Amino acid sequence: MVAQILDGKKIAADIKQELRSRIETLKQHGIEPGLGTILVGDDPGSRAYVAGKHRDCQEVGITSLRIDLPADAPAQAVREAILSFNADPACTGYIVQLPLPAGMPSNELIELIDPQKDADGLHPVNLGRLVLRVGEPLSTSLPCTPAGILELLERYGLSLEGKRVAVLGRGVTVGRPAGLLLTRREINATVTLCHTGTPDVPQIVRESDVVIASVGQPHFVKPEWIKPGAIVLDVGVTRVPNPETGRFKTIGDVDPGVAEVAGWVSPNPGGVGPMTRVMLLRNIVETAERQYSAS
Ligand SMILES: Nc1nc2c(c(=O)[nH]1)N[C@@H](CN(C=O)c1ccc(C(=O)N[C@@H](CCC(=O)O)C(=O)O)cc1)CN2
Repeated sequence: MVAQILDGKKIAADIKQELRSRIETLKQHGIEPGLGTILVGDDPGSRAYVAGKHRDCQEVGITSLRIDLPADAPAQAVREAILSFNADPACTGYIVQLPLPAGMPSNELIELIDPQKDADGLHPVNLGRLVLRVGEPLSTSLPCTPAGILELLERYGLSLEGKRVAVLGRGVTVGRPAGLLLTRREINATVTLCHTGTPDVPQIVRESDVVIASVGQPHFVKPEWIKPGAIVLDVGVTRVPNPETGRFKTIGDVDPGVAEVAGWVSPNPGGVGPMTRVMLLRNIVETAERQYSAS
């Protein structure tokens, strides 16, 4: 079997096209959606992701605002950046790029974000609603990567109803919120959230219809772990220098041999990454639409 491709790049382009008309409608009503980003430090991956977010905004007609701080900035400078976006009406939603440099009080800083402007859905109020409103509609931003995975599967007509899902990795942007989102009543998956303390991950993967790999270890998921026909989403990224080009190349969490066994795979790059980016745009449009309907 050779797996079919979940083409995140193509689906993200379709969604961008749909968002353009919603953005146009907002502008006709005098609402300018605006994304803010706060980047602390020089991590090349984070810099590239933030640059991509601003390019995406430009492509679809969203204003973007950016605060970049040096790696040695004190936590107080980050607090002030957050408070300035909370107060700025031009910023309808924003993100603090993660991870923050070691030693930063990340959780305390995320809690300072105005929950209504939390474009990542990571503020405790928004994560709390995801926990509490398991069977009710949600009108808050959803974390971009898990939301992107769901959207990608939906657009390929793949339902998670009754499916066993192994989520590998308990990070705050992917693994933990993926468990919350996929077990919502409207999705109805059964999720096993695996982490460094989980015994026999290969066996859990063998029993799973869907695998979401977000561990950040190159080619961690092996072909012999995969149930034939399973859906495999490769989220993790390791950046390694490419001596031939002098640039970085990215290696995903999923061994290329998995495509010989799985039914569907998301490439990396070109799968979940572009979906993460486009879900941020959707969150910004939706926060602006909510602000418009409340006005
Ligand atoms: N505040 C947040 N920080 C981080 C998040 C997040 O959702 N919110 N997620 C990740 C990084 N991330 C977005 O910020 C992200 C990761 C990957 C991509 C992407 O498009 N990747 C490309 C490949 C790019 C490359 O080659 O380097 C792809 O998969 O095709 C976009 C965004 C951690 N931090």
